[in-house]
Order: sequence, then structure tokens, then C-alpha cells
Amino acid sequence: MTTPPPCSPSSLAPLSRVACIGGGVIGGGWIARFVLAGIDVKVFDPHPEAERIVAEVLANAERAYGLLTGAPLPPRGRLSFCATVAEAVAQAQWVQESVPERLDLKRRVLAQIDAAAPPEALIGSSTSGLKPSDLQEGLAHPERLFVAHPYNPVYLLPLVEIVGGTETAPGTIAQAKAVLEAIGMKGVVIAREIEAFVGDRLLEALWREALWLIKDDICDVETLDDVIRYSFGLRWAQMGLFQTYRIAGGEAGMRHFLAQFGPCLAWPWSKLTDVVDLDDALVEKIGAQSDAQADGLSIRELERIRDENLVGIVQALKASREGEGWGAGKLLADFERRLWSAAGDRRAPDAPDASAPLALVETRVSPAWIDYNGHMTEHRYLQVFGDTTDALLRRIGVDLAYVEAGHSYYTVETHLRHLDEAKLGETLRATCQILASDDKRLHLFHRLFAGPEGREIATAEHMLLHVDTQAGRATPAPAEVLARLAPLAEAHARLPAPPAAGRAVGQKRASLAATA
Ligand SMILES: NC(=O)C1=CN([C@@H]2O[C@H](COP(=O)(O)OP(=O)(O)OC[C@H]3O[C@@H](n4cnc5c(N)ncnc54)[C@H](O)[C@@H]3O)[C@@H](O)[C@H]2O)C=CC1
Ligand SMILES: C[N+](C)(C)CC(=O)CC(=O)[O-]
Repeated sequence: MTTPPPCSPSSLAPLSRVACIGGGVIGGGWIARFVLAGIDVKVFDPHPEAERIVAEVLANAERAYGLLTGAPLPPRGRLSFCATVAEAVAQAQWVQESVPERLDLKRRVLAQIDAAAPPEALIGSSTSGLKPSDLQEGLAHPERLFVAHPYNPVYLLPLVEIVGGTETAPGTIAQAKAVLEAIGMKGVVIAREIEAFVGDRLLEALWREALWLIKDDICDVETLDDVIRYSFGLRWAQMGLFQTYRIAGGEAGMRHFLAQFGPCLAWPWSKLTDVVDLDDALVEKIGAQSDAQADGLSIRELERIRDENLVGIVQALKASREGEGWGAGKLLADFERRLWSAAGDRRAPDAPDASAPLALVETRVSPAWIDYNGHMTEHRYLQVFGDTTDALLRRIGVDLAYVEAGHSYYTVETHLRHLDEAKLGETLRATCQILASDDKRLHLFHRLFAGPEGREIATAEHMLLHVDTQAGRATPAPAEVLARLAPLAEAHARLPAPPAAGRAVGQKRASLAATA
């Protein structure tokens, strides 16, 4: 994944300062979502270990993003912890409340937020089921409060139910939707407020029925979960209930489906109206079965397994319809296009520093990049070097719009040298020197440095050709691209040639010294 040049503007969204009040399961997920979108986040959570918990969620989120996307994310936003709600929200443009699900507590915390946040700041509540009108009571600025109900893990699942209360301004809802879209999420506006909105209405129905099935010894928790994950759970990631049932109606579609299965609704297929008594015995029964099912895996390990699975599912959906994408995969594809465009906009000044190769990429070794040897795995070196090439191309005007218009540079040859290891979390910095260029060819030499001491850990030499992507053949680059390239190439021609340039695989250092 490319980290953009250091001088880039930070955030993707039309905002750059967020406050998160509550940093537990959901608050932590929101924090990761915002920070990884380049937004500065201030947190208030009285939990003595809040910083550790948030750091662990953020590490898992970074790992997941490392697997999810190769698109250039903006530089991480700054994360800081505050001693009071007032301090956290004082400068915020969006405040996300994620405290425990109790009306009295939420009202108290929302009143504190409302009193200290700038009047124009948006306030979203993560509540799973409280009505926004009930949360608005007593606020001085209820018009900017709405429910923003996410799904766990917030940093991977894109949906947010946006629900307005009686006093929420329509502009608030529109603004919230736009912000969420800018950070890669899908805000759906729920037309009328109702307890538990839409998603949790459905989940509660399933959950209630599931609890009955366990209580009545129809199956254990593992069997129940297997029934979901080997059958309709697989279907639901790509089509919802109605589209799935439309297909299940055969060629006659939904009407036939309703005719066939409608009568079952009146049969004893559900006990939904009865609420199971979650007494100690049932809690212990479920707890014990759930412990056995986890088979010793910790919550963080389970989260990582879940995240890898979700990433795979979203990527499969991104590849659907011959790469156009479908559902959550299309949302990711669209978001990545915006990331590429935003990276193009972060193009650096035209006057290059002629005294050194260009410093184009700064990133960190993500957990997803570590292999069984405990260091950065080999293909990630190529990823960082590829990102460095992309950063150079954007500088000379070869950005997403340019590629979409039918031309690009393709890499036709690469020689990569691994000189040292890179460890988890180390900072990486990549530079680029243009060795030679003409109207079709671009000959580049990249160097990768790690850690604060700037150890050189790899070099890469690449030859690229300018191509007409429709015709699939090399073609001269247009004058405007060559004009941007020329001053860089001329400056770099005056730099000493890197000793390793032009090396062959297996060439000894001694012979290199002789030729240098
Ligand atoms: N866990 C889930 O699957 C989902 C939860 N939600 C909603 O998100 C909200 C938070 O739930 P979770 O994160 O699951 O709970 P949690 O228990 O994991 O986290 C709540 C956090 O709030 C903190 N907190 C308590 N009092 C506070 C105060 N006065 N000010 C600031 N922070 C305070 C706690 O220290 C804790 O870290 C709830 O409204 C819940 O319904 C929404 C979607 C899914
Ligand atoms: C159990 N829950 C009501 C907190 C679930 C949610 O609100 C959404 C989710 O992530 O399943």
C-alpha cells in the first residue's frame, strides 16, 4: 500500500477532526476507521486501559487494511486521548458517541458533548436501538444529532444506518451521508425512526429464535453457527434476503416464491413472539458451549481470523462482474478509485530538488506484511517499489484520469535486490532516481530505507514503457508528460549513478567494485 508523499493534505473526508467518546468494541472500530482515513481523532474513555485496547484494535485494523487494499491511503490521522469529554470535542467537526447502551448514560454524555462541541459539529450516536428522538431530549442543538449505527468491525463493514429524530435537521442527514461516503462507508438513511432500526430488527429475530433452539436442546451453538456459515451466511454477503428469495422462486421469481412459502408464515416455524428467559442456567449453557467452540483462540485471534475472512469475501465481491464489483466489493472498488484520484491531487511541487533522488513514499511495515521468518515478506518489497513508481508517475501527470483516458506506463522489467530485513512496524522510505528516459522508455532506480537510522534494505531497477492501453502497444508519451519528466530527468542525470544500477543477478560485490 502506498503512503503518499509527506507533504500531502491529510484527510479524505470533508472533515479532519473527529472526537470519539467511548473507545470499546465499537468506539475502537470507529477510531480505526477515521484514523486510517487520515482524520485526527481525540478520544475520551474513562476505562483505565482504554489506550491499550484502542491500540490493539487499531493494529488489527491496519493489518486488515494491509490485506484489503493496495490503493494509496492518506497518511494516518493523529490519535490522542483526553481527560474530559469537553477537551475531546472542543475542536471536533464530528463527534461519535459509543458509550454503553443505557439511555440515562447516553443522555448524560450527549448533554456534555452538546455543551462543549462547536454548534455546527455533527453528533452521531452508535446506539444499536435507542430512538434518536429519545436521545435528543434536553439538548441545546438537537438538530445536529442523529443515530449512526455501524456494524462490527466498523473498520471493515461499511454499512451505517443513519436515523434522524424529530428534531434532526435534513441537512445533518445529508452531511452525515457525504462524510461516510468519503471515508469508504455506505450510509443508508432509514425513513422513519423505530427502536433497533432495520439491521438489529432482523438480527434480533434471528437471535431470539437461536436462543430458543439452544434452550430447547435442538442443537448446540456450534451446530447452529455451522448451519448459518455453510449456507445462508455465505449467500447474504452478496445478495440480501429479497434478491436471494427472488432467485429461489425460480423462473417465476418473487411472486412464485411468495405463493409457495407465504403459507409457511402461519405454520409453527417460528417462536418469535416469545422471549426466551436468559436465566443463569441458559447463560452458563451458552457460555460453556461457546468456550468449547472457540477452542482456545483469544478474542483478538478470533478478530484477526474474522477480518481475514471478511477481506477475502469483500475482495471476491470486488472481482465480481468481470471486475466491475458487486455490493460491498463495488463500494470498495469505487473507494479505491477515489484514493487513487486523491493521491494524484497530492502531486508535489513542480520544482524538484535537484540535489538528491526524489523521496516519494513513506510507509510502515504492517502486520499483514510479515511472513513465517518474522520479517517483511518479499512481495511487499515489490509492492512498495511499485507504489514508488506510481508516485513518480503521478508527479509527471500519469494519474487515474490519465490512465482512464487510455494511456499508461507498464513495467516491462524489474531487478530487485534484498539487502537487509525490515521488521514489523518499522518506518520505510523509498526514493527514486531516473536513470534514463526517452519518449517511450523510463528507466528507474529505487532505494528503500528502514528505521530511524535509514538502513538501506533493498533496491529495485525498473524499465517502463509508455503504452496505448486500448491498442496494447508502446507509443510515445504526449508532450505534456515529457515536459514534466524532462526537468526531473535532467536533474537526476547530474547525480552520481547508483553503483548497483545495471547489476545482473548473482554478480559478486567484488566485480561490482571493479566496475564501479
Ligand atoms: N458491540 C456491538 O456489536 C455493537 C455495539 N453498538 C453500540 O455501540 C455502543 C457501544 O457498545 P460497545 O462498544 O459494544 O460497548 P463496550 O462496552 O465495548 O464499550 C463501551 C465503552 O464506553 C466507555 N464508557 C463508559 N462510560 C463512558 C463515559 N461516560 N464516557 C466515555 N466513555 C465511556 C467504556 O469504558 C467502554 O470502553 C452501544 O451503544 C452499542 O449498542 C453498535 C453496533 C454493534
Ligand atoms: C448485538 N448488537 C445489537 C449490538 C448488534 C449490532 O448492533 C450490530 C452488529 O454489529 O451486529
